[in-house]
Amino acid sequence: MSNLVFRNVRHQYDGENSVDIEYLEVGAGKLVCLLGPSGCGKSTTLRLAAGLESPLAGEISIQGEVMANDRVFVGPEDRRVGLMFQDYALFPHLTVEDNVAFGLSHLGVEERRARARAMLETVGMAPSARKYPHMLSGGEQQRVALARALAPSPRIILMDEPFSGLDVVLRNRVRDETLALLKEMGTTVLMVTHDPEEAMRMADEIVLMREGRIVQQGSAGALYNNPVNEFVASFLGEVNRVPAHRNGDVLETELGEILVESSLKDETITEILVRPEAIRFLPIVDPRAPTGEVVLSRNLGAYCLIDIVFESGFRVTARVGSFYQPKVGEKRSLSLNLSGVFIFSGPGKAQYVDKPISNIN
Ligand SMILES: Nc1ncnc2c1ncn2[C@@H]1O[C@H](COP(=O)(O)OP(=O)(O)OP(=O)(O)O)[C@@H](O)[C@H]1O
Repeated sequence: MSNLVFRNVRHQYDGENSVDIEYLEVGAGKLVCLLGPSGCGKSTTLRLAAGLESPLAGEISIQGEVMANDRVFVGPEDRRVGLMFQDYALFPHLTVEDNVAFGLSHLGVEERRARARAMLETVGMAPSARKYPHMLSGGEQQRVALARALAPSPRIILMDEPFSGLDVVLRNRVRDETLALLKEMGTTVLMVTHDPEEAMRMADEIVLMREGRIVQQGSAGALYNNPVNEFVASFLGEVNRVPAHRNGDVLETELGEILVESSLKDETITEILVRPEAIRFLPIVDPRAPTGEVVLSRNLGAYCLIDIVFESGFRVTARVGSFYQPKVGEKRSLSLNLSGVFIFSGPGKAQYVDKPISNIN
């Protein structure tokens, strides 16, 4: 069952489209991340779902009930959605327990207290029920904010960059704990982030936006390994841009010749995109394979980033396991793992055509 659905939703600020979404669906119990560069319309989409903005056109529904269209508008307080926004700080003058009980005014005093206690228990903050927010760490405050959002049993939780105020170490831990809790409770979540790694870590599905529109929607693997265009490929992870020259069915590049599907024949291709981890080092220097010199070698613990320069001066970055680290000055021959090679063609290279079908070297 779908918890949240947008159909042909359009929204404008000052006569400019800020959101223009044909179809967006958040399935029950799913965590969907809205991802994209600054100003692409992520927060506005979330605010539309919350009822903090109203659409110019289209329809928004939650669990099959219309929340907004050209005739209906249900206000935020009646949508039964939980909000957890970056600036949605806890009330400083209320205790932790009273913060969590705040949204439960429909319940009697005892019931409110019991529900707030139960939620604090769930997020592991019951021992701090009598404390005030300033007495808690950032991570603890975040857990209380989560308890507050979950307490009224919302139909969906809407989160806007909920972890951005936390330092890196804390962020990873709080993020993992939050994810485990949301999954355990089967909560439906729509979350905004500008950080692809965060989206990939957390989301069942990622919705990548640009200029108010959805560019691609799918699992982290689908977006990373099968991007529909160059924007998606480079937003989700690093890519090397490698110039290519078309010669019949063969693309000639510094990283070797790649045989492409003959359906690509009429397309103009001037470059290919190569993920750093798609570049492999051969065990020996092979004069038949593309060979360059290692000019930079950085060990980042889990992996190494290696820069290789070819005779022509062309430079690429490879990412390899850190167990074996090539040294600066070494000559190395390379091959490509074609799953990490993308070819786009057409106007502005916007059209994803196909993966290359073989690597001649
Ligand atoms: N209150 C506002 N008044 C006028 N224009 C606005 C307002 N809020 C957002 N916009 C514009 O709407 C577009 C979408 O903004 P939105 O905040 O939804 O993007 P975002 O992807 O969440 O960006 P960020 O990651 O920077 O928060 C942008 O062009 C922005 O300038």
